[in-house]
Amino acid sequence: MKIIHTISELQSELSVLKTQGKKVGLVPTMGALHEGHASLVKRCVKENDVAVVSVFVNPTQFNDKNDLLKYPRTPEADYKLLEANGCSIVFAPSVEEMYPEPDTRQFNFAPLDSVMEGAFRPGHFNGVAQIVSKLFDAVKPHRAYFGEKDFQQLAIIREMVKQLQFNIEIIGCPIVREEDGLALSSRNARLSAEEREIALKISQTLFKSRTFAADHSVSETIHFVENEIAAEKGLRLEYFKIVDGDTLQDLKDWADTDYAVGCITVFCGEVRLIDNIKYKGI
Ligand SMILES: Nc1ncnc2c1ncn2[C@@H]1O[C@H](COP(=O)(O)OP(=O)(O)OP(=O)(O)O)[C@@H](O)[C@H]1O
Ligand SMILES: CC(C)(CO)[C@@H](O)C(=O)[O-]
Ligand code: BAL
Repeated sequence: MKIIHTISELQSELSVLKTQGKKVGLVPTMGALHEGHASLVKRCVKENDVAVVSVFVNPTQFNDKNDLLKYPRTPEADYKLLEANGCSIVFAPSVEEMYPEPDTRQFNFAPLDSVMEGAFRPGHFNGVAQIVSKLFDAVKPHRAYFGEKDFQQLAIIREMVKQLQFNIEIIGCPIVREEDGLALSSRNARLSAEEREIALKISQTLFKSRTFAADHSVSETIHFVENEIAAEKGLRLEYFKIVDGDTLQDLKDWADTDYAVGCITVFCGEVRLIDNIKYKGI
């Protein structure tokens, strides 16, 4: 496994492999890697000749300075996990390498980016699009892998690929959970033991809501989730929405779509956690 820090070195390495006809897959990450990331890497390794994993905490997608400062960074452990999972190239650039000058590009993904994470983290998806488009330009992969845990991000990346006409297949990968159900997240590392217990209520509520939804309306299901989360003192709900999985717009009636997804963001202490569940569709 090679660890590369500059775009020029990355491109000279990849151009040799591409002229040999090798298919290149990319997994963009912000490091502090866990089994959720590993599932993306494994799939990338299986489906491509060369698996590139980027590890870069992208400052332009953080609207909260504290969140950026406290974002976990574990490069040595990350490299071990990547090597063990068959990654060929780690791309770990500096901020200066990715942003030699400020990126002033403004994307418009409306209406996908005006709801949920887009509404609560202003500028977040613009920053994600800036870095992911730079990574796509640098690597020019045949395929790129993203987790469904960041459900809205996946929809926005697909839209970005259309708008910027990237010839890249975007592959969404299912959420990997702890045995007890908590969605794996780098931010889980910031939870105290007590908060970790409390955080479990998030996924448990989503699972229960799927049973509840079978014989209740969309709005009743939303209230069910809101009440369950409110009942847990250590949690503060930022939002819970049931949306059409393609348009991300609020769903009024289950019959209005074949693809219904519930997306939640909850603060557990100071740590902001996201999760989602599919009520209808694959
Ligand atoms: N539990 C998971 N299951 C599947 N994919 C995941 C999971 N957690 C993260 N990913 C995916 O890994 C990629 C990199 O995510 P990122 O590095 O932000 O990690 P993260 O755990 O989502 O961190 P955080 O949510 O704390 O920012 C994204 O495409 C993300 O959706
Ligand atoms: C896609 C990504 C690596 C861009 O920084 C980030 O948003 C993430 O980890 O999901
Ligand atoms: N996993 C999404 C990256 C972020 O929270 O900024």
